[in-house]
Amino acid sequence: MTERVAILGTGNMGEAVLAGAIGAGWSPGEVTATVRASEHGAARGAALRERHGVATTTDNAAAVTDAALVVVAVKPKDVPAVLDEIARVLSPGAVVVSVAAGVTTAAMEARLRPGTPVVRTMPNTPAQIGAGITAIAPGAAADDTHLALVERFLAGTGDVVRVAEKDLDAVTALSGGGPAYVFTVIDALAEAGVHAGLKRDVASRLAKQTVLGAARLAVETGDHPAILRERVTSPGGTTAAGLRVLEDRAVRAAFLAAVDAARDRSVQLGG
Ligand SMILES: NC(=O)C1=CN([C@@H]2O[C@H](COP(=O)(O)OP(=O)(O)OC[C@H]3O[C@@H](n4cnc5c(N)ncnc54)[C@H](OP(=O)(O)O)[C@@H]3O)[C@@H](O)[C@H]2O)C=CC1
Ligand SMILES: O=C(O)[C@@H]1CCC=N1
Repeated sequence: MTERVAILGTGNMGEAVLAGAIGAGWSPGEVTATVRASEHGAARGAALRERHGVATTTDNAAAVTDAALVVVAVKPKDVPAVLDEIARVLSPGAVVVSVAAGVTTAAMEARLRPGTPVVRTMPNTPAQIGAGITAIAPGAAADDTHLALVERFLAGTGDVVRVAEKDLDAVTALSGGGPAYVFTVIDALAEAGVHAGLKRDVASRLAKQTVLGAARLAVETGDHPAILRERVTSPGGTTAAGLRVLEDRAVRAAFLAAVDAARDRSVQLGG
């Protein structure tokens, strides 16, 4: 049994969450996805109907009237306007879930009827294949039942972890945007392989499977990454020579600075 869900602003992240939920069995007939009233929005709506079998509309207020779960997936700057459209027509008890970077539950609650349960989340795009991780934090009126409903909806998108809201900017910087860092690593490794003389398709396959295999090994063994790295690094060998270059170029410090910058930007987006 799946409750009615409205996804408001079904772009990259909205569609990733939608795909994960439907891929895991959430009924497409229970989901309405909204798009912008524009030529681009019309094309997107057609694509969403074709790919996922959901209903689409440009009318956010109509989409939420009978929804138990309302996922706000527009850009942070568009969240206030969308909440203003739906505030008065939400079903009593409907849970409002935001995926927007930086926007606090307090800011959302201020635009909704008093007592509306709000859950702030930070998913990532691997949600679309059920391999994501989403952190969720409750607003003032959200209780365990509301969090459990959100967890049930997100279950098909991958892992879900409860955190305190104060941690969500750091989560945004690490796992929200993290796939982009990893795609940069995959791309750079593949290009490096081409530079070292490999055919492009072979280099690409090697790079992707190496990242996937290393991540799975870390998850499935539970061993610390430093231990796993030691097992690859033969004394005086090839990997030690490569790691030396990464340390010389301060790759770790670069990741630290990148996550710090992304966290600061998340705080800034929340205004
Ligand atoms: N992309 C990611 O990896 C992640 C994104 N997020 C968060 O997800 C949210 C969306 O990001 P993302 O999916 O990347 O952005 P997108 O621009 O791809 O998606 C937002 C969508 O909302 C549409 N939209 C805007 N206003 C309205 C409206 N009033 N009614 C209906 N639709 C509307 C936009 O249409 P149009 O383009 O025509 O304006 C667009 O299709 C952001 O708040 C972001 O912080 C969170 C985690 C990861
Ligand atoms: O780049 C962004 O702002 C969004 C939030 C996390 C990932 N994408």
